[in-house]
Amino acid sequence: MKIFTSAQIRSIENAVIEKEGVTSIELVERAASAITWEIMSRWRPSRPMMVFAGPGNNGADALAVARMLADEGYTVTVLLFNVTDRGLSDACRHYRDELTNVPGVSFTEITNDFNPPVITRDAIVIDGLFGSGLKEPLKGGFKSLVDYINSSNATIVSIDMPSGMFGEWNEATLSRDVVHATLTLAIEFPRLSFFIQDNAEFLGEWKVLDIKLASNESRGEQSPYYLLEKKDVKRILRQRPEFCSKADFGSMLLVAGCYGMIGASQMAALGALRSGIGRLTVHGPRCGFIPMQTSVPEAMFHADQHDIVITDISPKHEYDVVALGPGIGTHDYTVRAVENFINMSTNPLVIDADGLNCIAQRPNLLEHVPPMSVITPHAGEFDRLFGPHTSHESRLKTAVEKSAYYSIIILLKGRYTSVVRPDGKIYFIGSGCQALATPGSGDVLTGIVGSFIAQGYTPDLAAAIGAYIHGMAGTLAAENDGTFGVLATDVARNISKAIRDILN
Ligand SMILES: NC(=O)C1=CN([C@@H]2O[C@H](COP(=O)(O)OP(=O)(O)OC[C@H]3O[C@@H](n4cnc5c(N)ncnc54)[C@H](O)[C@@H]3O)[C@@H](O)[C@H]2O)[C@@H](O)CC1
Ligand SMILES: Nc1ncnc2c1ncn2[C@@H]1O[C@H](COP(=O)(O)OP(=O)(O)O)[C@@H](O)[C@H]1O
Ligand SMILES: [K+]
Repeated sequence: MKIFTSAQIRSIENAVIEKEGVTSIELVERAASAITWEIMSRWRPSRPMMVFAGPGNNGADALAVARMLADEGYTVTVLLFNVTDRGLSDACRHYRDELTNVPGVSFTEITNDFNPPVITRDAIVIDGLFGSGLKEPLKGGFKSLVDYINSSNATIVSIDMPSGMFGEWNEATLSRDVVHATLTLAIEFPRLSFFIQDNAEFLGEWKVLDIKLASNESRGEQSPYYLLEKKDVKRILRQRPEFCSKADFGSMLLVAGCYGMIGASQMAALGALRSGIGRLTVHGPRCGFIPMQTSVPEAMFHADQHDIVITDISPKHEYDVVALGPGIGTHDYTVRAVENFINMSTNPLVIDADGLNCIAQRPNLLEHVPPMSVITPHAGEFDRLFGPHTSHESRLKTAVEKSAYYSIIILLKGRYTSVVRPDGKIYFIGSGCQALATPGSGDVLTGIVGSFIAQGYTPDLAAAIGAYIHGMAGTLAAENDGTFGVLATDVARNISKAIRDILN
């Protein structure tokens, strides 16, 4: 699913109005019925509804919802804030006029000062102050109003977006100047900001409501941001032909492990094998020989000359891909081995974990990472490589810049993993869940991404579908074991099931 900017959404909306002859009132009506339906499915008419409406079409949505809820027997208190110089939008004025005499609605239009009403604990606050038309961070009276709403203990439902939040970048916004919603009901499209972890506290749970606005208009519109869904992965994944052999599914060298972290080699090896690699060789220190050969007998093991750390990475054969980093530590010998190896590499690599920490000790080394390599940092590894960041948003912006500069793919891990390409395209992946916050789950991902590159997928798609399948495997594992007890090996065990589910 493409993720559009607020400006693009506005132009899609205008195109629908012009080309299809749909009026803006009709659009508000559609949005409001979807929102009302969602509210009614969650809360009974005994819950008092308190509607805060702004001067634009977000306010119009809120006023229309107020009328619909009153029609369904809810008790509704409405406050319309008509305090800006520009007055009300046409749709907002239309719904205001319609609301003034509806039974069950207590309506107040505020044009000047007002005394804030008591918001009881059992109230459902409907936040229709501002949506995608917000021009600058809230200040003055609106800022105080938002603070007041946030300080209530009520349930807050934000229409389209929490008021005060922007659809894209929010670094300038202080969290206290944004409504902290319990539930955000986005109209037709999710926004870029929904996938950035800093905004999770504003959004609460979020859901996109389909109002059949845009299928034709949005199809041709380009966007650099994309939410990867199951149907996309299904389209990208190739079925295995009946007449096939392991030679058709590529070979991978996994450089992983050191004394005390051989588990990382195991997790990454399982990730590669469970996602269909044809041949897997693991290079690690000699101490890894027995554990790897007994716990992952499907993988070959190539021993370094050193007992406990990797000192030399000189592949003896041609491999379709080399994945480097899980559990290798940052011993001087290993840093040097990584440096020598990267300097002589020409094909795309997958670099994770300590592989990245070794590079962080030789920052110039990034210049020599082969183009279209995939690096897979979590936030800590990212900051070690590219300097400290104070927000996820700034990390994402740096990822876009560095991906272009070094011509590499940056897979930045998190609740929503983002796969950033050098041309600025970002795939967001949200298939995972909190069960994945467990040691070794990142190593499993390294194995998966390497395996898909070896199988012939381009590195950007290998990273994107790899992250999707990894997340889904974690979610499937959580269906059995809950979110606390999933092990990285459970994630690996569910990879094949995830792939089967996607293909069926
Ligand atoms: N996207 C769509 O296709 C649809 C959108 N609809 C709704 O329309 C909304 C967008 O409507 P609008 O474009 O009218 O925008 P908004 O309702 O978000 O706000 C616009 C108004 O707020 C004022 N304003 C902006 N920033 C301000 C600030 N910092 N302080 C004080 N006032 C400020 C503007 O001058 C304008 O009067 C969406 O969020 C959604 O709720 C729906 O009604 C129907 C379909
Ligand atoms: N709350 C969460 N929701 C979804 N995915 C998560 C969550 N926490 C972690 N993950 C995923 O789990 C993996 C953890 O990787 P990483 O931090 O490298 O772990 P490790 O170093 O232990 O292997 C990443 O793919 C990340 O996206
Ligand atoms: K809102």
